[in-house]
Amino acid sequence: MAEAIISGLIQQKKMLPKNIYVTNRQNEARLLELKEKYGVQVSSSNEQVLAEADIVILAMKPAGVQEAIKTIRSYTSENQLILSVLAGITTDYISYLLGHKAPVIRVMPNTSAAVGSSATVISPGIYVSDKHLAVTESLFKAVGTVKQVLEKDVDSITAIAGSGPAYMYYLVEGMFHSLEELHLEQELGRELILQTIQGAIDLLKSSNQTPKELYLNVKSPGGTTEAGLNVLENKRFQEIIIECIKQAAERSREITKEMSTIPENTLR
Ligand SMILES: NC(=O)C1=CN([C@@H]2O[C@H](COP(=O)(O)OP(=O)(O)OC[C@H]3O[C@@H](n4cnc5c(N)ncnc54)[C@H](OP(=O)(O)O)[C@@H]3O)[C@@H](O)[C@H]2O)C=CC1
Ligand SMILES: O=C(O)[C@@H]1CCC=N1
Repeated sequence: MAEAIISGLIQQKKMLPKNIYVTNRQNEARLLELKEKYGVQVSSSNEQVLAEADIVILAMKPAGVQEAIKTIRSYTSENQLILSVLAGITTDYISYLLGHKAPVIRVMPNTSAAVGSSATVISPGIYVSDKHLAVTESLFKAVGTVKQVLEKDVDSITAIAGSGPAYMYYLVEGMFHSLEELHLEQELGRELILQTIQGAIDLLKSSNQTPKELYLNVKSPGGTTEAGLNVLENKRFQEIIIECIKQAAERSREITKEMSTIPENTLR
């Protein structure tokens, strides 16, 4: 996810590569790859990087947040803006781990940030000012759309927008597999599938019609679309999609319980 953000910010000329510092714990080859590809600064010293940073983006796995913040908290201060893209990890928990009053904003982008097309939401923690929100919005606007939401909704939004690209790719993979079954030339088929999806999205965005009206426009009685849609209905495709999104949202809430619970009687 960090690479998608870096790539988008640089491509959209929002930040100069020399002003982006990237760290990790152990994978030096990965850091060199990012340096080579984007011209960003890399370092395995959190201390060195954090001392200079105005904005810190946390992008490790949720399970690594405790360890990560333990190692960086003494190099961070209330003058820095902390952005977290971690699924299920609350701003309160990050503030608790930091142990000081740095402003923390929960951000849920998606990997389409790499091409400037993320659907990002941001949600402020308790020490956040309008200025911090404006800075964060401007940063992520460079890599797609940005909406401010209540933190209670971020788990559900993660299921739709954070994980969403994966469901789309899964569907496309299925369509690609059909090419073999239909003995169609791969390159032609892939191009047609992508343009078909692009066209459907363009129409969804520009038309006042509902998705149902749009698919009914395609379907002719006794025709090909009806034959295809019958399979989706018989296999309860829409119920499966709803269940998929519900499970993803539930997992985000579980992550909060498993990894982001503040001990009782903790003073802010
Ligand atoms: N992938 C996605 O589509 C999205 C992901 N997210 C969130 O983004 C986060 C990252 O996901 P993803 O990019 O898929 O995961 P990856 O495992 O690909 O990336 C995590 C990175 O964090 C580094 N890292 C781990 N611990 C530390 C640490 N203590 N200090 C510095 N770097 C560290 C890892 O390197 P090393 O092991 O060498 O330290 C690794 O490069 C997750 O919390 C996820 O919930 C949010 C939206 C979408
Ligand atoms: O799968 C995950 O947990 C992360 C969060 C949203 C997208 N990827």
